[in-house]
Amino acid sequence: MTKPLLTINDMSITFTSPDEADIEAVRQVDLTLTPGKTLALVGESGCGKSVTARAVLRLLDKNAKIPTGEILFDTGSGAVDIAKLKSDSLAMRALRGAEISMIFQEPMSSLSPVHTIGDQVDEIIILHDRLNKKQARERTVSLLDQVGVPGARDRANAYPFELSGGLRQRAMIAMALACTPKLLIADEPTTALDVTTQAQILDLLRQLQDDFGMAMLFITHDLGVVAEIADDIAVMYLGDVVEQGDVFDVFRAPKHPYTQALMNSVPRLMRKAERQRLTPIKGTVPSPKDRPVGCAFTSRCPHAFAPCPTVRPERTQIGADHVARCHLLTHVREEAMA
Ligand SMILES: Nc1ncnc2c1ncn2[C@@H]1O[C@H](COP(=O)(O)OP(=O)(O)OP(=O)(O)O)[C@@H](O)[C@H]1O
Repeated sequence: MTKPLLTINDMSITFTSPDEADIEAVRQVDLTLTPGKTLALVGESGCGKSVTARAVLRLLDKNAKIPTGEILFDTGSGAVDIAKLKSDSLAMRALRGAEISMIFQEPMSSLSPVHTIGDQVDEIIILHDRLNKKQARERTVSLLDQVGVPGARDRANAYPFELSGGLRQRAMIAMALACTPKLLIADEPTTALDVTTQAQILDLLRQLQDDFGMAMLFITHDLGVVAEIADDIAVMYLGDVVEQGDVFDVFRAPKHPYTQALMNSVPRLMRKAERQRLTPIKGTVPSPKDRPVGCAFTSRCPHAFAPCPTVRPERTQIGADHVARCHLLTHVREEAMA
């Protein structure tokens, strides 16, 4: 079995506020990512996807704490527990950018508007590889070319505002890959793009993953994108990972009512002839302040029964590479055993 690159064990994330009780935005999450593979984090808005990803880079807001758990990252010469590193420590800064980088939905949040894209990529290469400006520019041009920026040598002199959304996204990907990270975190990188550009960027990421062998933690609320890009999926609801496993296994036989509801709320081309009816998930995600002690999905679950609001379901193994937290799984098992 391949050694994991990233292992998150029992990680919780809380936010403090001066006049309210702490908010537990992420609750005892376990995730594993192996080199060369893509793990998609999915779920509705506010379920904790971005906060989980930002914890890996220690880019959480100042009022955030990681009170329990570990985030083990394999540096090649041993594992480092990122949860124990200070955000501005030398060790964390060495990991950020060099071993782990991130791309965002909105490239302007990581590209400087007052520097050309070439200068911005050069700067990372110079810092990381100690090349001179001329050598760095050669690498920048080849990187921009590799991520599909046409006329890369000339375009390197462009400012971000002079590029289309798709080209800005490609420039940001070039920046993120400038020091060949082992882990790329992608936070909804295609959500703001039209479908054709979205498909091109997904293709590009897959191809770069083959070329560079990096692992990807891919955040999206789009199950179509998951099917395109991911090997594994973790479904989050209100800070809990309710189901996770191999994408094929989870898509073929989703076990958690939330995963089932997510899948029933997206159109499928195959069902068109049957005049499919989409079933939106009733209600909205409650605030983490109102999360029940038991299963997070209780208030919206069509199958909720006695233990759900008060007892947190255990992680139940369904297949070799498929787990879910739902009382229905253990309930059925107990009945079957009786
Ligand atoms: N600085 C903060 N202070 C208090 N609560 C916060 C803070 N940052 C995030 N949260 C809360 O943490 C929870 C998880 O947010 P997060 O951004 O991770 O959700 P998400 O699943 O990525 O949603 P989206 O798809 O909309 O980006 C939300 O309830 C959010 O309000």
